[in-house]
Amino acid sequence: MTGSVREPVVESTVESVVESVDDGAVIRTRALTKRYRGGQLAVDGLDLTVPAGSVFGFLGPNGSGKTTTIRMLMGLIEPTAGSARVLGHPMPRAARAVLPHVGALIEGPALYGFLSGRDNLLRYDAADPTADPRTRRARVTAALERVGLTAAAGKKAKAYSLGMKQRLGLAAALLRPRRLLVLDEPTNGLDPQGMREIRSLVRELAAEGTTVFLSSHLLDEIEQVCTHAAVMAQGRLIVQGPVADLAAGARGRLVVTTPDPADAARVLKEQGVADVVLAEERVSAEAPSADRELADLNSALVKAGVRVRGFSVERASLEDAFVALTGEGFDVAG
Ligand SMILES: Nc1ncnc2c1ncn2[C@@H]1O[C@H](COP(=O)(O)OP(=O)(O)OP(=O)(O)O)[C@@H](O)[C@H]1O
Repeated sequence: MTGSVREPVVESTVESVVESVDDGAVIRTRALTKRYRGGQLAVDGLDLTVPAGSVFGFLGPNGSGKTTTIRMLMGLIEPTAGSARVLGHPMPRAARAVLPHVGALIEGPALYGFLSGRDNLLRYDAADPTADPRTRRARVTAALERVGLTAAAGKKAKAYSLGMKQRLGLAAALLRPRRLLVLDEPTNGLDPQGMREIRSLVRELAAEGTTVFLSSHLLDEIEQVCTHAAVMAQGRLIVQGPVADLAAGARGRLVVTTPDPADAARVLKEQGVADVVLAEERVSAEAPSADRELADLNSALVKAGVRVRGFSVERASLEDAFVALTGEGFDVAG
């Protein structure tokens, strides 16, 4: 969309270097630590690796240190200790060279309500000293199209829904081609339709080769859009890796549907099955690791006269993995 924009020399330097450094990691932190002035340890020794081309979910309950990490990655605040590299360059030292390649949407977009969506973007683009004014209109039109706001481009931003405002913020982040997009809770406060729109946009951008780093406190959101994830709790990294591996690390749940749930639960407990949960005609429990044990359980239920309507093992979700890792539920306030 911005093929005719002249790239400043400093940017091509970053581009040529990034391919060869950090083994394809777009973000890499080492023992990254932030202690706020009041003494609060917000991020504690974080080693994070975000592979190029991934949609990376940065997951954790409110207050777990996600925003603090993102602010350090973007060079907005200095770490207390440790280091962060973005596109192969140290932050915040190389912020001026790195940031033109990074689109960011942090803590909601700053918009002028009295201006139209299009005029907001024109203004935003004009604030970028490296953006060629001759191609400005074309750039803005392409960005509006990209996020599906062409029809609403002339409306004042204050009349936009929250989802439209969020998309306008994304359009601003996409005025230039980006190697990395950093989105802090991009679907926060959106209705299901708005969430779907943002998710499908993220998938499209990823398909075009942009690495997307997004924070969220919603496990199912991460499962739906992310290829990789890291889980934070109280400033510390609990786990990171491909989403499929994280979920596979947790055992699935055995689910028995039956008109005799109390008997089924009793038999499963007698057989030594852990974590038996009874809910109307559905009894679930921790799945045994061997198939043979499953067959024995089924047979024990039938022998005890339990009428079994369904007997299956449900695939572990990221939530199961999280519970297995932390021993607690993923309860978040707000
Ligand atoms: N400027 C600040 N000064 C002091 N403490 C802060 C500051 N900003 C954040 N904190 C504290 O640091 C911890 C981590 O906060 P942070 O905002 O990074 O978490 P988060 O995971 O992004 O949560 P949320 O989703 O609520 O933004 C919290 O305990 C928070 O109260």
